[in-house]
Amino acid sequence: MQKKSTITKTNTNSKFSTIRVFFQSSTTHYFVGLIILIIVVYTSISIFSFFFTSNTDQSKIEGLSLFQFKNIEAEEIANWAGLRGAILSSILMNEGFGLSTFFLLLFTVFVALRLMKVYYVRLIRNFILCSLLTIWLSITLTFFFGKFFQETALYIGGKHGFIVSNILVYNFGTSGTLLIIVLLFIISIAIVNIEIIYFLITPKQKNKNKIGFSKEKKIENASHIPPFQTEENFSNGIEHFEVVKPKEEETIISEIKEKNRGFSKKINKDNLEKVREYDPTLGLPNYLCPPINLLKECGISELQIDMEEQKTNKNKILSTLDSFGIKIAMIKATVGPTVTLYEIQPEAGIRISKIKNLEDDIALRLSALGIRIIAPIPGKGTIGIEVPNRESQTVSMKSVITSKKFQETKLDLPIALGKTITNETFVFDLCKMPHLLVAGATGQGKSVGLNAIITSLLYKKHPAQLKFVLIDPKKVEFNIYSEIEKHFLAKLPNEEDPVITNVTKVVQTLNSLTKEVDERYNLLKKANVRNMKEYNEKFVNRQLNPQKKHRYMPYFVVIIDEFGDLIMTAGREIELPIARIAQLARAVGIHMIIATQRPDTSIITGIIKANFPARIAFRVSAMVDSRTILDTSGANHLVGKGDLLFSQGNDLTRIQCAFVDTSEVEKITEYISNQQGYPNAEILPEYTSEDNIEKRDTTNLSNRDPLFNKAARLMVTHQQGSTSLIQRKFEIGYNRAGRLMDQLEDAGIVGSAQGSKAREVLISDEYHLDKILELE
Ligand SMILES: Nc1ncnc2c1ncn2[C@@H]1O[C@H](COP(=O)(O)OP(=O)(O)OP(=O)(O)O)[C@@H](O)[C@H]1O
Repeated sequence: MQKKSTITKTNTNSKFSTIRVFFQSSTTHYFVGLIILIIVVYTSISIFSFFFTSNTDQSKIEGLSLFQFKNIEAEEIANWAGLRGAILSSILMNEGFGLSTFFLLLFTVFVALRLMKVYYVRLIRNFILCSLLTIWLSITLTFFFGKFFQETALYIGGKHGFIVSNILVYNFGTSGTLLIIVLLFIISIAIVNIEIIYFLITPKQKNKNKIGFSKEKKIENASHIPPFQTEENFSNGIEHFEVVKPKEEETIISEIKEKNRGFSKKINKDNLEKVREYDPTLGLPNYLCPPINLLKECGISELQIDMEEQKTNKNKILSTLDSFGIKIAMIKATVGPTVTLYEIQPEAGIRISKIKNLEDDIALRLSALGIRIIAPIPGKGTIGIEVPNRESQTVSMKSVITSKKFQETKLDLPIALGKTITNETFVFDLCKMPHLLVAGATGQGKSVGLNAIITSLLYKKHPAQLKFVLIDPKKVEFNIYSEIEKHFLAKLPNEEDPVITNVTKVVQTLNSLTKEVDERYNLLKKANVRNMKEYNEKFVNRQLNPQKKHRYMPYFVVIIDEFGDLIMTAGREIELPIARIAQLARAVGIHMIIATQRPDTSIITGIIKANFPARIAFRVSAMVDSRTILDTSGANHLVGKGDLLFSQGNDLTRIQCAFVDTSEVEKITEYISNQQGYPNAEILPEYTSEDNIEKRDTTNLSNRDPLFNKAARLMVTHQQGSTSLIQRKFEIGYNRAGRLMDQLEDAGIVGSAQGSKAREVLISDEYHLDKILELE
């Protein structure tokens, strides 16, 4: 019963939302505007013809209303717009406002143009203006010219003009009526331009103000902030203000339901050829990726725009800039889920840095946190001012997962992080990053962000193609994923818990991953390929023999939450393997995501920064933290709740992170864990700390070659890990140079031997080398 009522309720809701969407749609607006415009043209024709035909028609249509029908022969009516046109024009002209009806028609044209989005007109202001002018002209025409039309069927100012003019003349006499007419005229003009009224009242004072203002403008240091009261209506002469509502993105829920959920290739006659290929998903042939209905719809699905808010913000921005002597040629707003981007084009000769310095002043005027100025917007030639919306809208994980962009992506490790300022789904390839640093103050959306990343991958990958290594010193964040151990997680041999929480285990796991990196490189070398993708292709085409230890390589995504805590407790034991994996693992399909809520330089060190070019910054409290994460300010201006900056190289994109809550993640992991899994989690190569102890002995500081520091510097400056280079430079034998090279490898300065090729140098510059040498 309850179910039935819920269904009825949902149906009613969906009906209402369909009706609402219909009325809000711009196509509906366009057609309504077009219909209004056609009616106006028809009415104008009828009124125009009324001047010539009213004498003939008047007697025949006398007393008829617009919808009353009487048998009148069409030929008897002279009006060019027919019988209805004759009645309509008679009502508007004689019964209404006479010739001044054209002002009302003008207003109707404004409404039509605005609906059709052909021209933006301020409706309230123009309504008042047109109404006043209609009344004024109707009285004026009757007052001055009424007597000339007494013998005709035409009331030049309509019945309104006739009555009001007579009342005014009766009460105030001819001179009094004349003065009232002049007053009404001034009021109407004042509405068009308020400055005229200032001019009429205090012309001298106005001029003085003008001089004062231009003097002020000459002062370079424009610390003066002009009065605040008119800025909400400030237009700076810019009449056209475009507010772009980003297009709703296409979603393809129904198609997802139908196809693409299973991974195994269906065999039919056409792809018999492909049967020869090895299908890595055959280990779990019936695995289905989680259905879309496990995710919730949250917030309003269609982006809502508060036009009043947009206009007020625009006027405040213009007024602030104007008060600093910055004139704007164009302003346009693009509304996103959390922030609106106001794009401005300053007039020629204005220095960009001047606008950039006004960030705080604009924030003060708009009384808003999170204002960011992008000067200039790359590739656009405009300046962007991002202003947070009064009400931000949550971006649901469902909306990004169902987006066409994500569903049809061909990326290797696609991640739908959220929506950009133009409401587009932001999808990136973790493979290309190839590692990611996530930082932000506590409570700003980091954990939700990591869950969104994992969810995206779970919706795209088969367990055979992807394994996560989850490291969570806080012990609570990733616990939820333990259930999918036998599908998607990798762990150390003989380990109980698939999510690593203990610092010693973290060190072991990271070292084991470096072993995995080495093993994978050896396999690549044996297969004569350069990267994992080529290797897997060869393997799938059965060009590599599993008996020679070749195997299909899944991607590894290593996610470390609270990386800061680990660095504080284990220091370089953690930093070095991370740096090593980060430098070498790209080609072998191992990608790292490290997250920290402590964005300071002792945690995000030079080594980490050098190896993690892609970064996500959630809100931080200080500019210095933003600089630590992104090398630029900006993250200190975010609004929190998943508002983030994504940086890759020089590109900085503001994104509202998709929201996925714990209950949704639980449903997804439950759905996956209820399916058949592998007998075990993926096992990482064994790593014993004895290996480590042995190594430590060889790297014992006292045993180090006296040339160690010099050799390290040589490797870093040349960025070439070559033994012969050491031999040549220091004029030493091959054995000593080889020993030096081993010591450099143990210290994490160069990578492992790669046959006859030079080793990779893991430290990017001397600054970082000095730091490492100091620590030792
Ligand atoms: N993308 C988002 N959309 C809407 N609200 C969000 C989003 N991300 C986070 N929030 C809100 O912010 C709260 C805190 O988020 P989250 O737990 O991810 O923060 P955190 O940075 O991981 O904090 P901590 O470092 O303490 O774990 C969430 O409970 C949620 O209410």
